[in-house]
Amino acid sequence: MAQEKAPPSPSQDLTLEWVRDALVRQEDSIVFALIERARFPCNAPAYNPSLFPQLGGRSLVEVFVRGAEGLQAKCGRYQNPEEVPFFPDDLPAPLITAYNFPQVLHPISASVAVSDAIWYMYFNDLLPLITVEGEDGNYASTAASDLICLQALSRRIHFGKFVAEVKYRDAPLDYTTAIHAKDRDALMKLLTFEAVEEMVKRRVKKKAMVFGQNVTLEDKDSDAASQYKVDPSVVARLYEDWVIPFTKVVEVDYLLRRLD
Ligand SMILES: C=C(O[C@@H]1C=C(C(=O)O)C=C[C@H]1O)C(=O)O
Repeated sequence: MAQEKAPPSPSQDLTLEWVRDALVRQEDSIVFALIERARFPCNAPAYNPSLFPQLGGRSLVEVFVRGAEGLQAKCGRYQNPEEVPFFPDDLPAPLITAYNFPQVLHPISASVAVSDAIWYMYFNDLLPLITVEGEDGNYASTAASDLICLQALSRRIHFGKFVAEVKYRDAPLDYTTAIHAKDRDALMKLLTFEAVEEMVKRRVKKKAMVFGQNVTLEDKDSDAASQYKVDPSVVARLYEDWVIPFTKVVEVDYLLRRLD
């Protein structure tokens, strides 16, 4: 039986191709996560920090994400440099010995994060575009779906650190000049591949069409089958307006400190 082969380890094989393959694979996770979240209506009470006084001024979703991150930190999630928590302060120490993850990034990578911008964008810009108004009381399931979306988006965007590292290694002289000059615009220009970005946007739109179609046993396309679970143009916009720009900010922030 054909199976996906195990991904190469980045320490042996940190190439632009490896990084791009990883980003393509992560698109699947993001599209599936959005489809799952879109099953529920907006469920605004889960996001209101003053609705449940027993939560001490935090929204239900914030309590959920903080609690989940605490548990996952104990189980070692954040020992992997690909994982960045939304609430890094006060996370408990891992209960297990660290797996020997390849350390391919510069140590300053730990200080590069755009989690606040992802959090804000997800709740204020994206959710209204993928959910219908209203509530059905499934606040915990909704928060669990939000967590999966947020983690998938965060992993993809912070993968910009690996993108930046590989691009730096491919052309250290060009990058070194711009880094010493602290020239954000020059770095942005060096790392941008517009043709790749166009392909990414077209591919995620297509994935939203393929993964999010209603599957029926009828031969002919019914109306139901032509409706998508998440609007493919919203997924393309998510990448165009937020995912790709945030990834590039991570790349620039990482590069600016790459020679510290
Ligand atoms: C990720 C890359 O770097 C940049 C960011 C991209 C993205 O976030 O998808 C795409 C192309 C580049 O402009 C890449 O070159 O593959």
